[in-house]
Amino acid sequence: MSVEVYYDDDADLGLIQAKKVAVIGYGSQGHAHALSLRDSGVDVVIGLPVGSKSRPKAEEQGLRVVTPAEAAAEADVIMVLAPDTVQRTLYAEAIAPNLAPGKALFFGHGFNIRYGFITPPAEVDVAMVAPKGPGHLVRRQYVDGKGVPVLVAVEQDASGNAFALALSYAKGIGGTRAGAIRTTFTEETETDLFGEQAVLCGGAAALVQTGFEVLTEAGYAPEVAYFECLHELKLIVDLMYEGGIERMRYSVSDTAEYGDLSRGPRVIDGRVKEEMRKILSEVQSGEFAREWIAEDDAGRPNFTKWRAEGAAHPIEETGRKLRGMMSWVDRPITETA
Ligand SMILES: NC(=O)C1=CN([C@@H]2O[C@H](COP(=O)(O)OP(=O)(O)OC[C@H]3O[C@@H](n4cnc5c(N)ncnc54)[C@H](OP(=O)(O)O)[C@@H]3O)[C@@H](O)[C@H]2O)C=CC1
Ligand SMILES: CC[C@](O)(C(C)=O)C(=O)O
Ligand SMILES: [Mg+2]
Ligand SMILES: [Mg+2]
Repeated sequence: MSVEVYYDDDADLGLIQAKKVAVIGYGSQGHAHALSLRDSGVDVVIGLPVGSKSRPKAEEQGLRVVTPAEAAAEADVIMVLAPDTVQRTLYAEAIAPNLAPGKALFFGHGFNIRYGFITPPAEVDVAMVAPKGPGHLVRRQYVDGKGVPVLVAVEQDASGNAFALALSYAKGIGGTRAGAIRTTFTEETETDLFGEQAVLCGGAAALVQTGFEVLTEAGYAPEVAYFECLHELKLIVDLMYEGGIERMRYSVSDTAEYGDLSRGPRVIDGRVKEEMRKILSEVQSGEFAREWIAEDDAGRPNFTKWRAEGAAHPIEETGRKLRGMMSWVDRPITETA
């Protein structure tokens, strides 16, 4: 099935420049969208609760900050970039009372619409501009004159112009420099959750930790295991990013390539693929979404425990020491003004 991909020439920046945009939340995605929209000539206001720790950052970077309700009231386009778990309450308390015909409600991820935690009124546009990358890199790429690809979707087109407006927003954050794919809230939500669980975050982190454990438990130096299983992974993935798996295989030795071809499928075998299918079905059925919302409502007991266990894994201490000797690697995450 072919998709439509849109680039800068397909998008009219003037559409979003003619609107006032409220960015609700100023975290990983919020700061990136807000600063890049501002740099693209868009009138932006930030919505954050009184006492939010993000307020000083946004203000220091020259942005006007009001409460989420005030931002929603004054804006034409309301982009919801608070955590997925708070969005339903935020929507009910601060956004819904301030929606009116002609306004547009935007999301950076389809979770709350896809699983029915938010149901906007029919008279507003509902669209999504979802970058396919971490917010800090969305901003870094924009500043460097590049861009992170985005998925754009329209759930409700009350104005008849929702897609063009969303594409214009995507241009404002650099997304159409790399390519904007038109999709649906369902496709974005399900592929995004699957990708982060099975491959990008869950799969990759577990692969790295397990490789490190196997080497160190066999008596090899943790520093050697760290370079082998984590540090070099970035360099290998860089080659895949630049030219596909094919280019990575071109650059590595024939010995590595033979090991890759003959042993890789033993690591990621039929059982792993079956588990990935199960993970996908939990995403599709809404089981994962219900579990995550219940976990958050209960105060995140498992999340907190697992996060602490991950932070205490020996690979982290080894990595901190080694990265300390490579100033170009240990680049702090900053909200690039
Ligand atoms: N992280 C990423 O790169 C990506 C995220 N997304 C999506 O973007 C959205 C935002 O995620 P992310 O950027 O990771 O979020 P973060 O956790 O990085 O930031 C959340 C922001 O929302 C603020 N906030 C918390 N509660 C409220 C509230 N009640 N009202 C208004 N603001 C609030 C936080 O303030 P405080 O500092 O006070 O906590 C913080 O500024 C999600 O839908 C996510 O799925 C999509 C693509 C990638
Ligand atoms: C891969 C994780 C992500 O989906 C992202 C950065 O795209 C997220 O939700 O943060
Ligand atoms: Mg994602
Ligand atoms: Mg995600």
